[in-house]
Order: sequence, then structure tokens, then C-alpha cells
Amino acid sequence: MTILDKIISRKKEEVNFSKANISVEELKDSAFFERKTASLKSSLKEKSGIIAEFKRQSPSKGVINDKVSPFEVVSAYENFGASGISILTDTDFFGGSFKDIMDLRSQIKTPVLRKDFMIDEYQFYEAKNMGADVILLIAACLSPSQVLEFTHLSHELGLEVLLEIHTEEELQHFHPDIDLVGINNRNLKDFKVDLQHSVRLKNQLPEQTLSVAESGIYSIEDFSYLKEKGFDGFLMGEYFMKNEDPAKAFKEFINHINLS
Ligand SMILES: O=C(O)c1ccccc1NCC(=O)[C@H](O)[C@H](O)COP(=O)(O)O
Repeated sequence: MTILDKIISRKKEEVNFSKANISVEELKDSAFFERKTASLKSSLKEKSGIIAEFKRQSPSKGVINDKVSPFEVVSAYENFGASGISILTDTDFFGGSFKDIMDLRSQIKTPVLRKDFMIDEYQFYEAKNMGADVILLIAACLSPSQVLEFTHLSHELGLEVLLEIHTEEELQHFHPDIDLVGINNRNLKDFKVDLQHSVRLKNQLPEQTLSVAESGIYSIEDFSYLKEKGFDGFLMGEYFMKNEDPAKAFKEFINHINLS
């Protein structure tokens, strides 16, 4: 059983539990449900391209930082030029929660990616309800037809879609209706990261596709290398979150890339 199998098996239980407690009609009945969402596609072009992640823990690294508050960190990400904010809402494996987005939504304008493991329509209504602008579809846990169906549902709800692929086979999940494609550098079997991986797969995507390099971006050199290779977005979590003060780490990183 891979880590993804374990996460998905637990996610099914969670979704069934949520469905039994809150109906889709109830999810639709919230202030955030009516709000106009922000576009990550536009923001990637207008700002640094960095999608800065709030990540307390992960299966590969264990606890990364459980001392800082989401609002404090995410405000700095916004103020210093992040194009997007990624918030892990999975509890059991990443230590996140819906509340992390809900609590700061009204104070943040930057597009927010709900980073979770989407397997059921219900979760898209939840994402809109909690205040997300973008959702992640992980090709490894969906069929190409589910990816398309969930993309269309997301668009009906005003959400953008970031499709995440890990392997060459998963390029089959691509469809032109998808907003952004993320290529994850982390191998989910052994957790090794390899930046060459995203570069190789990016070259096989249609030329106009907005592409995001995900995971393992641990230095200015890594960022500059991927930028030079033509990526539009850079999803970075651990590099900032491993510091006692992730806000300061983000500010320093942005200052460096603005100077170079
Ligand atoms: O990070 C993990 O260990 C992980 C394990 C299994 C599934 C997903 C996982 N991470 C989610 C992500 O994609 C990353 O949080 C994101 O790309 C940022 O990566 P990093 O900058 O390396 O923290």
C-alpha cells in the first residue's frame, strides 16, 4: 500500500462522515459560497509566480512547523508578493483543517488553493464553502473522466483547477479545459525529489499550458533554474515553513529574487 492509497482510504471515510453531517444545501448556504473567487492564472502572471504553502507536517518530513499561526504566515506571503497561497486542509497526514482557510479568508485577497485529496463531488462544495479559489486534482487518484467531470463542476462553482501529475502516463489526464498543470517532483514511493522530473514532463505538455513546478524547490538556484525552464508557477512549502519564522524566510527569498 502506497502513502497515497492510505491517504485516499482515510479520505473516503472522512468524506462519508462529512456527508452524513452536513448536506450540500447547507454548504451552499454560507457567505463564502456567494463570493467572487480570485484567479490564480492571472495572479501567476502579475506577481512572483510563487504559490507559498502553509504546511505543518507531511508524510515525508513529519512535523515541519506546528508553532506558527496560519494568519501570521499567510499575511506575510500575501504582503511580500506571493501569487497564490496553498493551504493543506487534510488533518490526519498534514495537520491541516478547513478552519485554516475559513479563519483567514476574509482578510486575504490572494488566490487560495485548497490542497487536499479530491475524490468526491461533495468536496468541491466544501472547498467553495470554506473560501477556496482553486482546487487540486491529483491525477494519481482519479480517472481522466473524473478529472474532466470535476474540472467542469469546479468551473460551475467559479473555482480554478490545478491538475497535479507525477508520471508520464498521467499526461493522459490532461484536457484543454484544465486551468493549470502542476508537475510534482516528489516520488510518492520513496519521497525523493528531482527537479529534472518536472522539466522532462513539462516539455511534453502543449506549449501554451500554464505549468507549475511542485515540491523540492529548496533554494534561489532551484527557483531560478525552473523559471529559466519556462515554468509559470512554483509551489513551495517546506523551504519557508521549516524556519522558526516562515514570514521572514519568505520576505528574504522574495528580496533575493527581486535583486537577481
Ligand atoms: O510532502 C509530502 O510528504 C507529501 C506526501 C504525500 C503526498 C503529498 C505530499 N506533499 C504535498 C505537496 O505536493 C507539497 O506539500 C508541495 O508540493 C510543497 O512541497 P515542498 O516545497 O517540498 O514542501
